Amino acid sequence: MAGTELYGSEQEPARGGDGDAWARVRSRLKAELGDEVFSCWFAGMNLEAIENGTVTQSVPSRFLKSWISTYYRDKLTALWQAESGQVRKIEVVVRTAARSRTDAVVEAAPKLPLRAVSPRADEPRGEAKVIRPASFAAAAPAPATTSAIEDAASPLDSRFTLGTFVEGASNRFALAAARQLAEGPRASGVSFNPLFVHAAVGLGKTHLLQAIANEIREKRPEVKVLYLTAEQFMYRFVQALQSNSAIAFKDALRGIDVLLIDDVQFLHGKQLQQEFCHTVNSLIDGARQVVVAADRPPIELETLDERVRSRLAGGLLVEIGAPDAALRRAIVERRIEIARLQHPNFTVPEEVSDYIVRNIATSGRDLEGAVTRLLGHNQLTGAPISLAMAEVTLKDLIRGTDQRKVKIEDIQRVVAKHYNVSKQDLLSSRRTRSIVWPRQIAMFLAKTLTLRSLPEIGRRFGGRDHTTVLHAVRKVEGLVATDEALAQDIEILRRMLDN
Ligand SMILES: Nc1ncnc2c1ncn2[C@@H]1O[C@H](COP(=O)(O)OP(=O)(O)OP(=O)(O)O)[C@@H](O)[C@H]1O
Repeated sequence: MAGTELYGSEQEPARGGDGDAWARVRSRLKAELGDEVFSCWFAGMNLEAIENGTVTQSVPSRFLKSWISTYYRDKLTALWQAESGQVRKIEVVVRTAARSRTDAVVEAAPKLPLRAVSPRADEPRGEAKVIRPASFAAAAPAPATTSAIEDAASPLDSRFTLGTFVEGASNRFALAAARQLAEGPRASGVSFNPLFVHAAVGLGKTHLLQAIANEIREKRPEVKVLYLTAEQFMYRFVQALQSNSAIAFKDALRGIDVLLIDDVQFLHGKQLQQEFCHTVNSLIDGARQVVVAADRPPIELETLDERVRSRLAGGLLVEIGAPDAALRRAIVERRIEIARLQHPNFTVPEEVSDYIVRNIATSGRDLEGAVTRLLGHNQLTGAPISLAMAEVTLKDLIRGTDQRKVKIEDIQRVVAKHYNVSKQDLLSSRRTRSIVWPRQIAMFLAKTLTLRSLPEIGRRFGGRDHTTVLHAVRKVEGLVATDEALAQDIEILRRMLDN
């Protein structure tokens, strides 16, 4: 048990020693949880290493890490401890960041409290959302009637309304579609179905979806509307399977008039995707409305089954883009107004608002978070808001935003120089290795350091197809995890782009 073996991919057979132990833990997990639950959460889990009493296991997404850590850590720890008394803790890491120091350590320790409400604007940035409504805490399976499903829906944040959503050029189309849906089908019937809203983090997808639900509840209470995150959809489904109430659950879901599913990029598991697809199909066939949100367009939802992707792509696709300066200013001003309702003395000089608008360019969440921080600082210290104070208080928010301002042209220039090729080579159709490799690295950096989509990156690299970019990203991502020299090279390039 003392040795360290690495199992880079799920397909690799477990070999002796640690591999055998993992194979036994896997089969016990499967026996205890059942095939469906096991394949939903654990099929993609690999053993990375066993060292000094710590078992390191990797999963392909932050959502899975979070989910397994929350719901299955005790079971996993107990099964490993049954294999060897030397095991003290289980570390779950995300595969692409397998060596990240910030990854959670799952110890045989008391559980952390779970959030019972939606995350707020001022919560830490970039964390995968794990919302667990209070009703999910009960061990007893919920009866799968329509009203039980509605009761178990994600709590809606009453601040998220169409009225509080600030309109700008980048979200006008999405807001118009949301308004029309909230008003109800026109005489001509449902006009676009499903509505698929996609945007980078913090640009208002959840706000818009919940606003549709809030508006319908208020104006048309007879309409059955259900808002669920993809993770809650999965959780409810697995719960229904475990309590043999899957059929009733499906029937109840299909009785919903407007189904809103958020963060669909987190939908995992073959059967769950099939069920999701059936649900979407039957709702649409029955002229019920489906609204889906994700952090990327359907074509880029690589973990989703092809059928699900094409179903989602078959309706109206709306992107919320990065906010322009006018929209950023309007969001900041609205947030200040809201803060002043409770703290009438809260005053933000114009030069500070300008500073926020100029420097936080990509996310509504960050803009709101900036105002919240200034307010907190002001209330705690009593110091008036000044530019110098804002520069210090908002330093990390602004640094984080800077990273996202990297341009594709800069990446191409820096990579070309580093690998001693020309920028034209990177954009050309030449396929010699000395050019293909830097091109793939540049595509990887473009995907990880900018908010550009795969098709757009493809276009910017000499009109290549998005699958070529995807291949490059996956290849470099896979190698970075195992090749230290390459990881260092990438880090150097990142730092050069940071300056
Ligand atoms: N146009 C806007 N008007 C008002 N508030 C906005 C707007 N865009 C974003 N926000 C605010 O920014 C915060 C983050 O928005 P939201 O949670 O909806 O983003 P998201 O796109 O769902 O992000 P994620 O991908 O992280 O889930 C919320 O508090 C939301 O109210």
